[in-house]
Amino acid sequence: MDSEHFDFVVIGGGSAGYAAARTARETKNKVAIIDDGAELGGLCILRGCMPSKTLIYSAEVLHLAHEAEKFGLKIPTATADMAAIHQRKLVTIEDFASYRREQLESERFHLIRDRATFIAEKTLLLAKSGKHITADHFMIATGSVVNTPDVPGLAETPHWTSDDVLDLDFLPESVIVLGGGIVACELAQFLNRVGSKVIQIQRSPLILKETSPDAAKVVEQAFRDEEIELHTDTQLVSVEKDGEAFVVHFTQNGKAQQARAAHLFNALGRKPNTSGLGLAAAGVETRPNGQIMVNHFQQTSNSRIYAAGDVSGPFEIVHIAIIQGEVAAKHARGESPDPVNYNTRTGVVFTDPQVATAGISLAEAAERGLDVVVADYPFDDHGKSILMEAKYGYVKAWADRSTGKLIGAECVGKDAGELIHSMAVALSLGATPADLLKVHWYHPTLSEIWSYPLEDLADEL
Ligand SMILES: Cc1cc2nc3c(=O)[nH]c(=O)nc-3n(C[C@H](O)[C@H](O)[C@H](O)COP(=O)(O)OP(=O)(O)OC[C@H]3O[C@@H](n4cnc5c(N)ncnc54)[C@H](O)[C@@H]3O)c2cc1C
Ligand SMILES: NC(=O)c1ccc[n+]([C@@H]2O[C@H](COP(=O)([O-])OP(=O)(O)OC[C@H]3O[C@@H](n4cnc5c(N)ncnc54)[C@H](O)[C@@H]3O)[C@@H](O)[C@H]2O)c1
Repeated sequence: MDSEHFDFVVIGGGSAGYAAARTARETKNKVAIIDDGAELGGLCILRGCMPSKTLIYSAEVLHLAHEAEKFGLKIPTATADMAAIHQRKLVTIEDFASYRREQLESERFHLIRDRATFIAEKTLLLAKSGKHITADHFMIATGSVVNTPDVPGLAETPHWTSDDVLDLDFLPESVIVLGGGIVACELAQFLNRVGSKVIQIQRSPLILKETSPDAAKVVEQAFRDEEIELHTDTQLVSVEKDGEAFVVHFTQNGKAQQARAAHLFNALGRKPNTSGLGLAAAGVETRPNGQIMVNHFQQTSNSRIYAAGDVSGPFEIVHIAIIQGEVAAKHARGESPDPVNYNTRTGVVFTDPQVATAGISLAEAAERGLDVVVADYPFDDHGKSILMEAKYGYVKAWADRSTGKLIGAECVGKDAGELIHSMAVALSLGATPADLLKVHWYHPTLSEIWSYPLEDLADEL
């Protein structure tokens, strides 16, 4: 049997896998990346962060054009040219993907385009070549796949996933969006803004259930103001095709309801991509939710095998996947790296208004029994946001009373994803609100809004 040994083998050349391979290669000579995707590049570049944000930005420009009168402008017709938007996305993504392909195909790595399955604790079998691969250390970074929950009729009814929505080159007349998570909300608003009639159906009482209720309520208000037909607190009953139309049956407040549209978009979540990896043969255990179980160095229950990114969680966020990959590879190099510090994490939902968070949430602080001081300030009372007609939302920050340090912040509003970074830097460096008041907050900027809750926190502390 043909067999080859490597110092470090990565399965999956996405963000986590590439970060691990690059870091391992700094000291190891023989590093292999095995990837069986039809295209190289990983989810973020090909079908995740980058295409979605390219499209969402086009839709935001169009939205501003539609709001022109508010700014004293006359833009009588502004419409989406979906073929052109699609072409812009293709060109932009190809630029990112070709750069990543070059990195993966460089002579620094052994790139193997094949499907890998563990057949023993230290051995992989490659499906196409039939070759055996052994290594000192392995990294599983196979990402996630779309989840199709057990809703009667859904699996049998051909429907769109985010992959399809991100590749649209025509304007869908109407779309039912199932779900109220990040993918559902970001792309529901995109579809609505380019001109589709959007009906969004969410199970829990508020959309974006991972964010705070205050934040979710602001985004819901914006969605309703933009005439997205949003149904919350529902139970999906079944999905069917009636001629050319999709029909979704659901209940709301105990009453039977139905939605009908030309297209159906399943945005009901993703699940770890572990199928066919032979985890049992490798002695790699998973959690009840399917994520690979790892310790703080990303080691699985088989200490020679690491896992990082969406396949292990706990967050499906690309910069976290990258940091996890780096931690794992440094540990495999024999170092003792700082584990990922989830207490200083950031998160951004690219709706408009955006929802951005840094540090631990107020709910987590309460679970940990921390005594927190909280202050907030609304954008509809702030000079720069008023002149920009960007009045949705607020900034909020909280500090631990016992240490006086900032431990979390939330921003809901225009460009919140940019604005949150000043708080992310501050809490990563262990700053107090009084430290932050030494900053020259420039006037008039959106950022200077942080100085108001910071003053309240400093007074209270
Ligand atoms: C629509 C959408 C928008 C998103 N937007 C954002 C955003 O704005 N910001 C953000 O932080 N995150 C975003 N995410 C999440 C982010 O894209 C992921 O968290 C991140 O890309 C995961 O990286 P990964 O390395 O774990 O997996 P991936 O990038 O998916 O890499 C997995 C790789 O493994 C390969 N593979 C799979 N199985 C095998 C096998 N058996 N053998 C060999 N190779 C295999 C695949 O071909 C792939 O290349 C978004 C996700 C989606 C779906
Ligand atoms: N901006 C970003 O950083 C960004 C953007 C997109 C995706 N992501 C990542 O991708 C991950 C996946 O996002 P997602 O939106 O696909 O998943 P999600 O888990 O966030 O949302 C899934 C939605 O489907 C609903 N749902 C699930 N099963 C259901 C059922 N049986 N019946 C009714 N409703 C059901 C949930 O209530 C939820 O609203 C997220 O965790 C996120 O971290 C990040």
